[in-house]
Amino acid sequence: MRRLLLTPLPLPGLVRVQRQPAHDARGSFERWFCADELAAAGWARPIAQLNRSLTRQRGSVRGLHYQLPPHAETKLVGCLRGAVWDVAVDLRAGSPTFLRWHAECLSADNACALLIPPGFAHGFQALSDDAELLYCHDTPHAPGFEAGLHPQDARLDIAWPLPVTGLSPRDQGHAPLTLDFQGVRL
Ligand SMILES: Cc1cn([C@H]2C[C@H](O)[C@@H](COP(=O)(O)OP(=O)(O)O[C@H]3O[C@H](C)C(=O)[C@H](O)[C@H]3O)O2)c(=O)[nH]c1=O
Repeated sequence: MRRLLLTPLPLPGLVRVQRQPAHDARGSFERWFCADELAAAGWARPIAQLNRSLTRQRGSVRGLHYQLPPHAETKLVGCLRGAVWDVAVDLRAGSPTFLRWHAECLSADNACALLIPPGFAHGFQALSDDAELLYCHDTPHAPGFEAGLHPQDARLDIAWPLPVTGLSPRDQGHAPLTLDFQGVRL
């Protein structure tokens, strides 16, 4: 029985994954990840890494991050506690939606996750205090291949719902996108 409802989003390859919890008198049970079901959304490799982040303050932004080839990754991001406004930016060279962004609200209550393909930058803003995310990655962390964009980059013009706060020094320090930025060649 399929327990994940997949909805393609306006940026090709970006997919909303709606978990279908089973409820009973004890509470609920939901499938977080399923290789067979997510293969239809382009997940093709075993999970390489699971990460959890906790963001204490509502309004804090983490990102926008991505890994460069050959360590470009697919990630599945879902919310364990609270709520976030989750953003993916298409950085794929030659993509018809190059530099366009799409956001989804992910919360513990809405059981919604975002499947983000290689070549996308990812970031989020906490919409609640103590927002916890669980990430499934198909590629290990490759520190030497990490790249990032400033969440308030003028070329992206992301409409963050709250005033942006809590940026890490690394995220504050991302250089603005130049006009000759060609994107990520996968
Ligand atoms: C991503 C990552 C980080 N780390 C270490 C590196 C640092 O010592 C520490 C915190 O890393 P960072 O400040 O990059 O964490 P975030 O700013 O939350 O970044 C993450 O959040 C944005 C929104 C993402 O989409 C990425 O998954 C990830 O980059 O964890 C690891 O050990 N493994 C990892 O896979």
